[in-house]
Amino acid sequence: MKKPIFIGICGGTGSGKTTIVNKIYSEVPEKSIAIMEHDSYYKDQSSLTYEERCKTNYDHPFAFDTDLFVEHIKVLKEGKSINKPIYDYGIHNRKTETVAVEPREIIIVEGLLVFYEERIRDLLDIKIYVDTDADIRILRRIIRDINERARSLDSIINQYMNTVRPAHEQFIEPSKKYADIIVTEGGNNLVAIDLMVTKIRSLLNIEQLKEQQLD
Ligand SMILES: Nc1ncnc2c1ncn2[C@@H]1O[C@H](COP(=O)(O)OP(=O)(O)O)[C@@H](O)[C@H]1O
Ligand SMILES: Nc1ccn([C@@H]2O[C@H](COP(=O)(O)O)[C@@H](O)[C@H]2O)c(=O)n1
Repeated sequence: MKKPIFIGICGGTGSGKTTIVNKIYSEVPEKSIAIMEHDSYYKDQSSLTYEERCKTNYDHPFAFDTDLFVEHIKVLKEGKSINKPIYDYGIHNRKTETVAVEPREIIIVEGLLVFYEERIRDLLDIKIYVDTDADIRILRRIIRDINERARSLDSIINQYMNTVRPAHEQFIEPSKKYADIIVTEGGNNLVAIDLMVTKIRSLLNIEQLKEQQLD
């Protein structure tokens, strides 16, 4: 297999990154694509109590084990598999299990800080920033975090004001300048998703043609 092509998808919380990645994933052959979420690499916090883990700033670069994330991306680039941690937002910690990720022709690298972190950014071939207004993002986050991450409205508002919003302004928004493409609105931007899927399919065909020529 040729060296994979790495596509970075970055944007603030609730911008629609995960939704876009899921839609792309469902439109291309399963065996051609792998997903690497930076969120899966939140630091292991097993030495802290649940109460202590609730106080972590999950939007700061320090919260992530970026060393391991970069190491795993490089392993995939070399055509080898990795064991990706599984993150549980409900307990603010990694699970003990991991999931095997095989090397694929296309690897999507998704997360809040994947453009802020130079070490990650430098590994990306295509960089897409999902740009959604802050009012829409917080509304989406409230609904998602209540329904899917077992959070209360009070805790979402406190976290947003104390850590999420400041980190967005300090780290995420300024990293937009590194994007090759800016996609508005997130998961319902069907034109943008269609363009991304078309590009990925064309990259896959090109890679297959190259391999046939080598055979
Ligand atoms: N264009 C959209 N319109 C309405 N809701 C959306 C849209 N894109 C995403 N969502 C919803 O908003 C929430 C946050 O989206 P998600 O993809 O998880 O964002 P992110 O991964 O950037 O935090 C999810 O519940 C998702 O279903
Ligand atoms: N234990 C945790 C870990 C992370 N978060 C929040 O998740 C956000 C990142 O995920 P998105 O899908 O929204 O990009 C980030 O803003 C963290 O605040 C959390 O609440 N708890």
